[in-house]
Amino acid sequence: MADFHQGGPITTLHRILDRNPEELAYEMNAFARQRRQTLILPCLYSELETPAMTTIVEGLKQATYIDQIVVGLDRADAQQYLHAREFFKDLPQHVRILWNDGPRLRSVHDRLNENNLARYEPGKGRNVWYCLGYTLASGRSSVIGIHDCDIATYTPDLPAKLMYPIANPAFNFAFAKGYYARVANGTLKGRVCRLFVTPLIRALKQVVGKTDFLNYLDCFRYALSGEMAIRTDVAYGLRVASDWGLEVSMLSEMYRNHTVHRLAQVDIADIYDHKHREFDPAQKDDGLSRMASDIAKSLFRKLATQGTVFTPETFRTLKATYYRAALDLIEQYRADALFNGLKINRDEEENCVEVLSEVIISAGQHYLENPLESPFIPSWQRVESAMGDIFEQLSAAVEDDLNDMDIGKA
Ligand SMILES: O=C(O)[C@H](O)COP(=O)(O)O
Repeated sequence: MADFHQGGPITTLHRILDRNPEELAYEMNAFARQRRQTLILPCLYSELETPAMTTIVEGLKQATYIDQIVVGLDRADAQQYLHAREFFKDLPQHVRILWNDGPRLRSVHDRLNENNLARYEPGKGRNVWYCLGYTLASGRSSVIGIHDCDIATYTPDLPAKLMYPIANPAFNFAFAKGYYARVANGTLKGRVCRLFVTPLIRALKQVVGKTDFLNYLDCFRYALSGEMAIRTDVAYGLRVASDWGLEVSMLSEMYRNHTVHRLAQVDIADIYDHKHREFDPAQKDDGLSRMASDIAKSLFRKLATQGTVFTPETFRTLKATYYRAALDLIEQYRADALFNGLKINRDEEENCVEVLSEVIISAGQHYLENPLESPFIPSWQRVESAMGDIFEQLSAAVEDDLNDMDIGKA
């Protein structure tokens, strides 16, 4: 059972008691009368073929409080898009699939590109951004939930817990972030969050000072979770990062635009497991190192906008401070793991930290050479001001794909 400690300026919603899922769904249905809910599922076509996705769809069949499900489908050809339509067809909600690689949405993308509004690489960030755009265009809901599609430990009450803080009319939260413990194969996972993000934030506090922003970030129990809920009006003004800095950048954007009293984190699962990326120390530009590098750059850029001056010496000091902080944390994780009957491979953990400490130097150097680089896709508010009919275009592309009976016919 959880404690009820509030560790900082954002509100933490713990699961102090295990709630009856039916009672929770009943409450969510009542909230939906005032605050309708859309759930966004950003996915790759390949994820549709996994047991995790089948479990997610089965769980969502029970989530009748959700009005609309928006699936962002990446890396799908015509046959695969048709299969996706079949795959989701039994869901009771209003379901719309964004076939991001299809000709209609590609042509919307080209038009955005001509206006210099979407020059970004495909990936989860861009997928989520289009899904947010479609949700805004649909005008159907005031609450948006987003969760990953590789969750192997999905339970049907996960979306209810995730969206509760935004859906409940008694609350005034603008944004809520999901948290949990990532555990698999009898050990602690969540390697980038545990071994990179947490010690890096603590090291930054030592090197650049305990700023309010760093204190705020340090409050999040799982800063990298892909599970979050947001008010639709807040999503309209949100810039979304197109790289792996997506989750951390989202927290930075919330901090910039909203008072911390309107931000929450919520316990959404006992344990959480998902698809794991390989950690290959030789692959500096891929996998977990790439993820860590994008996150580090996003933090450096954010701190620079708050007045921090970075030099090569700052990054060298930061690397040393990070390394010490990470080793101390490994000791704490080890104690916690053993207490819970889990094992922990100290060699792997320290090896990971050694490689990630190099990432601080390379990401720092990259930042110094490209201080104005930005992975942010503009907010839909800005896009709409530049292209007044963008929401009509987006909706038409999605509806026409759905009604097109000739897709896939040669
Ligand atoms: O959240 C993280 O730290 C990364 O997504 C890696 O997660 P994993 O160690 O559970 O694969």
